[in-house]
Amino acid sequence: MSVKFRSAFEFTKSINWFPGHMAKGLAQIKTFLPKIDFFIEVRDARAPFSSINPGFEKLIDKKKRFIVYNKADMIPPESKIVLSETLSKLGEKNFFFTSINSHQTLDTILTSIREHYSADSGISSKIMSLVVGMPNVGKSSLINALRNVGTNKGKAVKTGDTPGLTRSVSNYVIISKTPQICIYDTPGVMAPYIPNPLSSLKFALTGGIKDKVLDNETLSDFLLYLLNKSNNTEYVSKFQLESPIDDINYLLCHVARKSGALLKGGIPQLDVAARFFLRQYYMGNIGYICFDNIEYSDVILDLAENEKFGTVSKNQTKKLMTQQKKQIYLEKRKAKLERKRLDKSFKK
Ligand SMILES: Nc1nc2c(ncn2[C@@H]2O[C@H](COP(=O)(O)OP(=O)(O)OP(=O)(O)O)[C@@H](O)[C@H]2O)c(=O)[nH]1
Repeated sequence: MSVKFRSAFEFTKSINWFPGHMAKGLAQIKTFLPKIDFFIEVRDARAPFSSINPGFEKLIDKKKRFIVYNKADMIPPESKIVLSETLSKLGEKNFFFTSINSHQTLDTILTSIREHYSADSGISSKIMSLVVGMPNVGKSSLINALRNVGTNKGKAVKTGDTPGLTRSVSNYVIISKTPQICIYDTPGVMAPYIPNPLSSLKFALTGGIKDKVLDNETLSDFLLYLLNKSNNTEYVSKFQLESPIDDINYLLCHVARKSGALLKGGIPQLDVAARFFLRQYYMGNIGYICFDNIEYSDVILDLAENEKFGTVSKNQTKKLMTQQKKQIYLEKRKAKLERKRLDKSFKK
């Protein structure tokens, strides 16, 4: 039986997450600018375009930048080739694919940085740099891995799979002795407002947005849509389905039954099943894909589409952030009232 998949994913609510520590972190980064020789901008190889914060352009300005597409172990090798060609066509230079578990990819960046500065005689003996990127793209992990490769030393900064773990700029970490290269870790900073809802959803799929901001069922539905679109149907055998499907409700009920995520009366726990489905994906058990389009012609179309969403002014951003805060407050209040109501009815 051939399945007809959706030709587009309907999603209109832009996911925006810009807690206070990001604004503070950004202000802190600005104070470091005078002493910085170069930036390492980290992006997620699975969402190479949706993990770009356009705000960094202004910040980095004319300073030297090395762009790193991290978590490259989580995209198929052929995607790396296609993406590489597309980036070159877009005129991007100085970009690297890294994986914190691949010594070779880390060594390539270190060599490139060392070569750049050995050719630059005007630089002081201590080369200072700063890592920037959206949340959870692997900035801290990359610093630890570079330090290990460059100096044979252990972990220096905290890492974890929760976005927003790094809350402020760290002390500098030495990642190379000759020449001496030092790097500051910084908090992951999102754009305060992402105009294109699908871009924000793609970034959310990387795990870069706190999971309270978006429900797991929507995220799973989007993942299922993207897997089918990429003809990656490894989930069919993994979850013992008969054929590929496009109905997330059906899939989650099936997963809930298979994994025993059932409430009394056999009611499937969809959120538990959704988390299980996402986890299987992150663990590499149902194959990897790129969430963004990476073929040059598609990227050009996406860039034009993004332009339609436009950009927002500073004032609009402020207004949106106030609205977000208000919404979070109202949701918290609603949850508190609901808890009180449940407590009361339980006591009765
Ligand atoms: N598979 C894979 N996982 C990675 C890689 N780099 C980082 N991670 C994982 O991604 C998660 C986030 O890593 P961090 O280094 O804490 O990310 P960050 O960008 O510093 O996060 P923020 O604190 O939000 O700014 C951790 O669970 C890491 O183990 C990589 O190259 N490959």
